[in-house]
Amino acid sequence: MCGIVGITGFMPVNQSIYDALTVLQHRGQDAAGICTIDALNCFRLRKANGLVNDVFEARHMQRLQGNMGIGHVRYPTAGSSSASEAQPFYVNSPYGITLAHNGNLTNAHELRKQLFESGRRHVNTTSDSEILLNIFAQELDRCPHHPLEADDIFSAVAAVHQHVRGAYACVAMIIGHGMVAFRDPNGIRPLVMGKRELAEGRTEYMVASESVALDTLGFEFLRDVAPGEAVYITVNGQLYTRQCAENPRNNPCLFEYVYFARPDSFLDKISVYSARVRMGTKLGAKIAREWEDLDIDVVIPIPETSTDVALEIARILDKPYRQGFVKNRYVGRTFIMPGQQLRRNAVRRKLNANRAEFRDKNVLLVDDSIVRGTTSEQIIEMAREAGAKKVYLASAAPEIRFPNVYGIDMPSATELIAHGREVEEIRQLIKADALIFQDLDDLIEAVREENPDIEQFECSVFNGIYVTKDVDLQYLEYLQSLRNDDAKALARQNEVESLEMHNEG
Ligand SMILES: O=P(O)(O)OC[C@H]1O[C@H](OP(=O)(O)OP(=O)(O)O)[C@H](O)[C@@H]1O
Ligand SMILES: NC(=O)CC[C@H](N)C(=O)O
Ligand SMILES: [Mg+2]
Repeated sequence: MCGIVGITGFMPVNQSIYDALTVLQHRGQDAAGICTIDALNCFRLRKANGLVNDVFEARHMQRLQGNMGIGHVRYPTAGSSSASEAQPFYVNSPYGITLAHNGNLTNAHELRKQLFESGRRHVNTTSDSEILLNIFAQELDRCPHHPLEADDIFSAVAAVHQHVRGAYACVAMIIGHGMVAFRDPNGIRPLVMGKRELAEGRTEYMVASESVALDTLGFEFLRDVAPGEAVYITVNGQLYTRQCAENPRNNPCLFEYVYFARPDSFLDKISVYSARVRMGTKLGAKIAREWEDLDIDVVIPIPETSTDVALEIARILDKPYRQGFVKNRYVGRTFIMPGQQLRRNAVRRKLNANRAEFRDKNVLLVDDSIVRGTTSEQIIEMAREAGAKKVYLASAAPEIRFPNVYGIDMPSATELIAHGREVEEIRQLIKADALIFQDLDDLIEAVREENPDIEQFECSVFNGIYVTKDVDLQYLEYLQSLRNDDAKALARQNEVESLEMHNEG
């Protein structure tokens, strides 16, 4: 999913960006990077594979000097997982630009060809984000005068919107100018902005994937960056904003609310936590209505994301809520790990059963979603081993049947347990005594309640409708061949031989 952050300030930003990345870590665990602009107008960059904590040592932090910077945590959804594809990316012309991107482009292949043939630009990695950066650079390069005005920068973003398809929430820096952030015309991936007032009327600005990063750093939440909008903050701290898309539409990704975002974030005016509680209200009502014969003794969440949903289901059903599983705090999110073997092994390292909560009981386990079924299959087995009589499972999201092409690594329909299967078949596969999924309309209503202006969510994984309208069967087949688990494993084996052109430091 990736997390991005950018800060323009009047004090060194290295520590603030590091801190912001640590609270966005749940969005990407594979790589991290920070780029700042120092007093000599040079970029200072550190990026590598690993968690934020591992990537930045004291010596790197000392080198990341300057009052303006951007950062990224990566969950690869395009290209390879090589360190050379960690972000931010850099191009030296015009002026010198760095960019960090959350999302996924659906026409990266055509753009790469066009960049090479018409723009005479070579992109040395397989990353779609580096392509996006080069498109932006190419458009800025068309401006005939120096220095660039805010109008020129907004025209370049408008042109990016014309050429690029897919999902992109981005933050970039241009040497000698300032910081630019923009969001795709469908607003698929989130982006928020905030400010911090200093003495003498000076204002520092921050953009981030989630509002929780603003809270942590003491920035006041200003608003969401609108779909298609660009924000430009000059090196002197002057803020400009403009709508750069011709037909912007607000189609945020529904799965952000189900799983990706932190509950304490507000995205597109919706509290993620409250949305999850409402998911519990709807799902609890469905269980009470349609499964009245289920003899449930206790409701147990599958930590961590489903806890808010499960607590509300327990309240609606008037059953005890118990922490039947203990989560190892040192194991991260399993779904965003690369490779099925890694994900499988991680579930048992991450969760262990509290036997007292299972012995001789009929338990209703609650998860936020069932994607590949890796978690549910093993958790149900663990519940039985711990002595449960009957094990029921409820999912706050409906069946996930279609690939995602916008920044969630579900490229291959055949890897999804619900693809081409009815609920009964899925139940048998994961060996549950009953399996209940949320209805899509209920999920949409639960999330939309706080912002009825959202007409349509990006919910292709549930209904196969892709809001960018450029995704057909041929594209999905191409994506599957490129990014299925086996193809990625093979690519990882060959990665050691790839030339890494980044600042390893
Ligand atoms: O069906 P699967 O392919 O297993 O994917 C779904 C599971 O993965 C996620 O948990 P994860 O461990 O990533 O994170 P969490 O601790 O935030 O719940 C999600 O919350 C589900 O539990
Ligand atoms: N999940 C994301 O936002 C990933 C960004 C970009 N597509 C990459 O793979 O690096
Ligand atoms: Mg989970």
